[in-house]
Amino acid sequence: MSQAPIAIIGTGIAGLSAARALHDAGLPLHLFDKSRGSGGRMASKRSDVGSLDLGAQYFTTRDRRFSETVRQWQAEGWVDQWSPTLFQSRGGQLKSSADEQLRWVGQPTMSAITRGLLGELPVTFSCRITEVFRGEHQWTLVDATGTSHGPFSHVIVAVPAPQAAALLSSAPKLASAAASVAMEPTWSVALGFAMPLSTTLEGCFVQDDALDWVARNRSKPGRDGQLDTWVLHGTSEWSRHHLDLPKDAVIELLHGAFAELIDCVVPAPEFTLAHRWLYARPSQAHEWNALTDARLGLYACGDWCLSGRVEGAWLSGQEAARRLLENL
Ligand SMILES: Cc1cc2nc3c(=O)[nH]c(=O)nc-3n(C[C@H](O)[C@H](O)[C@H](O)COP(=O)(O)OP(=O)(O)OC[C@H]3O[C@@H](n4cnc5c(N)ncnc54)[C@H](O)[C@@H]3O)c2cc1C
Ligand SMILES: NC(=O)C1=CC=CN([C@@H]2O[C@H](COP(=O)(O)OP(=O)(O)OC[C@H]3O[C@@H](n4cnc5c(N)ncnc54)[C@H](OP(=O)(O)O)[C@@H]3O)[C@@H](O)[C@H]2O)C1
Repeated sequence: MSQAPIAIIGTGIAGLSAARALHDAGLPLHLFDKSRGSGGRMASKRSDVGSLDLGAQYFTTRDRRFSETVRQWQAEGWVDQWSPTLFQSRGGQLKSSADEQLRWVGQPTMSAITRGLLGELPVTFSCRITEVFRGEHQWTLVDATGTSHGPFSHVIVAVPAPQAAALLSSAPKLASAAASVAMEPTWSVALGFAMPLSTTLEGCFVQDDALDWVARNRSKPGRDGQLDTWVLHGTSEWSRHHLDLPKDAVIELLHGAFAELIDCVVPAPEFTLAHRWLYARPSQAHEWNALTDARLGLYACGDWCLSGRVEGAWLSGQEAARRLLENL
């Protein structure tokens, strides 16, 4: 009888990091995602004005293994360095803030990374898993339409902590660890201008009431589009306070904050888009690496097990795969 595959729920960078490690070790697996494509919070959104990075803006590497992996991604042509002209804004004072930090982006879109990692791996998209339960020896998943999937030998849950908690109910310790993680929201807004704004600014770290970060999308390698498109992120606190505001109102408020921040004329945008990330980042970092119930064969990974950054999510996926292989 052939070996039952491993189920991986989530095709963000954590789930795909685990998937690649297990696939490379020769194990069969099957991925599931509720979205239509891979990437989760580091996916780019296709829009009328080209592809937009509404979630992760760039990533840095501190861990040696991740640095080496990113160099391989670079050789594959999936990523490139992004060296924006950086500013910072504190208390309304905008000033240049150049640094030496190496920053990476997927190219030509952020999604190139998870698309590359996914390759030909078996995946079911548009499939929200609502239940994960174990029979005598193997696992079954149930999706939102009531369809069952399985059997599976092991399950890796690679979704944001609040969504993971429900899927981990077979292992109450894991479920309660996931349930203890608070995640903060972020409102993300894109504004597209017909005439390029008259500024050298390409990225700005902001500390004010509303804005946290501003980036000029076309300054990233390989980005297309006719308009000069900007991505604005609200702070966690502002986003929490304005969680249920209609998108038009969010766009108006963040457009206003952007116009106040930047030292140039900001006309009415030709194009606007708002996206609410309900579970954008964990409110604090953890040092769990991954969560494990080796006896049951149930694992959880994601940025919330570590640093709340792309690097943390990738490392967490590697750790879930390592522990699973160790316990075979
Ligand atoms: C606005 C914003 C800006 C950010 N900026 C940066 C940055 O500049 N640099 C940086 O390093 N990090 C940044 N981050 C954080 C970074 O994006 C995340 O740390 C990382 O992408 C998390 O990856 P993950 O795989 O753990 O989770 P996710 O990317 O959230 O992947 C989880 C996947 O699971 C799927 N899923 C969820 N529930 C289910 C279910 N029930 N059934 C099936 N599928 C399910 C989702 O659709 C998703 O694809 C940012 C995040 C946001 C939101
Ligand atoms: N909005 C969200 O939901 C986010 C979720 C998760 C991460 N988010 C942002 O990701 C960025 C990635 O962090 P990291 O990989 O550590 O990148 P760094 O570029 O090193 O930035 C970290 C932090 O340091 C400050 N900073 C860095 N460079 C400069 C600079 N040249 N001038 C001024 N300040 C700099 C900055 O912090 P502030 O508190 O000072 O704004 C950076 O945030 C990171 O941007 C996360 O916020 C978003």
